[in-house]
Amino acid sequence: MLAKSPSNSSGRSQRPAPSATALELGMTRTVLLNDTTLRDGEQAPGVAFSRREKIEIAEALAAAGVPEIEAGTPAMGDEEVETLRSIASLNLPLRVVAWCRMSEDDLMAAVAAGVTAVNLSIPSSDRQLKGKLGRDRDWALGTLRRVVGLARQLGFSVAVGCEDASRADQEFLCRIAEAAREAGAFRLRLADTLGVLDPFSAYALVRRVANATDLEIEFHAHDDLGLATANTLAAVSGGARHCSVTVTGLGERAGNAALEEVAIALRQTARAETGIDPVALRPLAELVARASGRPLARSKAIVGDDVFTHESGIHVSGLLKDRATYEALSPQMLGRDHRVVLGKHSGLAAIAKALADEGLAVDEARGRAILARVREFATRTKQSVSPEVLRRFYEDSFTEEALRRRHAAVMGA
Ligand SMILES: CC(=O)SCCNC(=O)CCNC(=O)[C@H](O)C(C)(C)COP(=O)(O)OP(=O)(O)OC[C@H]1O[C@@H](n2cnc3c(N)ncnc32)[C@H](O)[C@@H]1OP(=O)(O)O
Ligand SMILES: O=C(O)CCC(=O)C(=O)O
Repeated sequence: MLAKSPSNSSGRSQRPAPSATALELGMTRTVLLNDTTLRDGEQAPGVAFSRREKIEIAEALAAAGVPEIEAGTPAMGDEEVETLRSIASLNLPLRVVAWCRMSEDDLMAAVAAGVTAVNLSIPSSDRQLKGKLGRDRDWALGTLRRVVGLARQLGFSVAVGCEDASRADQEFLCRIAEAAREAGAFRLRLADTLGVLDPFSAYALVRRVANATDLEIEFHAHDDLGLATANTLAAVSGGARHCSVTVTGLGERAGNAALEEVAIALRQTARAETGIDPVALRPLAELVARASGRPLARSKAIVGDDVFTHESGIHVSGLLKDRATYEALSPQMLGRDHRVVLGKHSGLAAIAKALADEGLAVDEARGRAILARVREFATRTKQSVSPEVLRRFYEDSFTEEALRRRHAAVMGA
């Protein structure tokens, strides 16, 4: 393992390797989100934002309190460079980063894009170095020193991205960190490019590298195993101070860690603050859903239509007595409200409450008769029961009862 350097490029003095992270000590700290919806998000198959859409998303991210965005890939050509330039010229209260391969050509395209910060990406696993570039570790370190050095001379703030870090030799990652720090980078990104980590291995990877360098660590997750958010939280516990995220998790293949999930989960469970305005999250998700042509799933955590909607009778009965029985996340904090719907899983308490909301009262027998109709309707139509339909069931219940009584009288006569 490499010894820690006496100071980093910003002149911070050496700190001893921590035996426990701040989170493990129960301290609240700030974690900075780097939103890459406009770069990795747009790499989702079939997604292509127009310049106007990119600008709108950048503005909405700034308004939500996101401190940094990775806004595009200058190497893609003139249109992308112009779009980056437009975003940079808005002077939004966030850092605009351009994503580049670790190459002089990509760097020059970033100069044309008018940004002040770049993420320079280098494959860090032997598999990728050899398999896609036909190169080795010495080439990677030499190229990194040269290109990061040039970027610093050009006045860029430089983050170094370790592509495929999750499959890389961790000793080599520490050497990359050291080379990046010496060349003047301010941050090292550990990318789980193929989404192969789980929270335990994500924690161990970040912890290992964070303990070997004074560079700030960013974690970039992919959701191939459905673990992107969990891995990001684990990475924060392991010492990552920056999280790479996208709105709704939009991104290459199965996507990335969702900004809204990471921001709220950090706040709810990991005692870290991101400065993101929770109320802005749903409008942001709706904006990205429209621009990407990918409608929001109703059950999408934090921002989906149904995440504060309750149907099950046992839950509704509990909620009516004490909200905290079935509500841990405050809908109000997110500018939302909770909702009860009637369906196949409703119970009597929900029926009585829904009728009371309509100014109607029933005894238990009538309530149960209405509940039977609610269940039959929900099963047949696969829809919740609206107040109008409920009122009809209520009115029918009198007619049905009268018919039943007459039938019973006739049969008894
Ligand atoms: C894990 C990630 O998300 S990485 C980011 C992925 N993002 C993108 O691919 C952005 C969209 N891409 C593009 O528009 C195009 O691929 C471009 C403009 C970047 C490159 O286009 P082309 O020049 O036509 O190259 P092409 O796409 O065929 O191949 C990619 C090239 O990048 C090279 N490359 C890949 N990673 C790196 C790296 N970190 N450093 C240097 N070169 C790299 C590949 O080896 C390949 O070059 P080769 O053909 O000489 O082997
Ligand atoms: O900046 C990097 O190297 C990360 C690139 C990326 O999107 C990934 O590896 O998944």
